[in-house]
Amino acid sequence: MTTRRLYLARHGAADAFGELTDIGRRQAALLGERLASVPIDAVWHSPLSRAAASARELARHLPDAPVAEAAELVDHVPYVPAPAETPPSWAGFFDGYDDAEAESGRRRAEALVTRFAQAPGPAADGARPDTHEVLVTHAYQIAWLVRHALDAPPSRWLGLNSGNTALTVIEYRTGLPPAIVMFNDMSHLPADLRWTGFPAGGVRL
Ligand SMILES: O=C(O)[C@@H](CO)OP(=O)(O)O
Repeated sequence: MTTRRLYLARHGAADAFGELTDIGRRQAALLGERLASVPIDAVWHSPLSRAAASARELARHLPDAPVAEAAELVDHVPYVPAPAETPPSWAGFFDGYDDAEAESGRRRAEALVTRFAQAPGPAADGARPDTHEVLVTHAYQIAWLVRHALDAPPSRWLGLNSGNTALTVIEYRTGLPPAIVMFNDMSHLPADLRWTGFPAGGVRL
């Protein structure tokens, strides 16, 4: 059965202006080294510069993989929860989100799923090899794709965070639910480069 395998990574650590830092560059290079053993078909990245720069850095280790921007990977809030489904600690975050913004985020999230979170289709089974795509994107987009893979309620993207350049792998096969092979894996990073992108005071393992 042909598998479409997505390797999702949040961009490397960024500064207050959203630009990739030296730490972020090192993280991206280490992710590239890790992925060098995989026959990657393509590296897709968000249009935002921290993601584009991370993709270029990691792709130095994947010389055969084309690198291209995908608008669907841009950072956005994929779903604005109703007040009853909003955890109190998030309530302030959604203050001021109007209906138009919420609708625009919903449409972007749908486009993300339509483009990437799909099995190869029955015609591909046996006829085409497995595909391997790297998606360099943002925390909320990884959360949304994991939520989608689990068929969890839309509000459950909340609370799924990813470290910078941590790896999440999801497999898509025709006739099967998506399989989350790993989530937020940082084993390619030394201890001092892990957990960036998480709030201070949280888990550090
Ligand atoms: O701001 C954030 O927390 C996330 C949201 O997706 O963005 P980024 O991954 O670009 O840091």
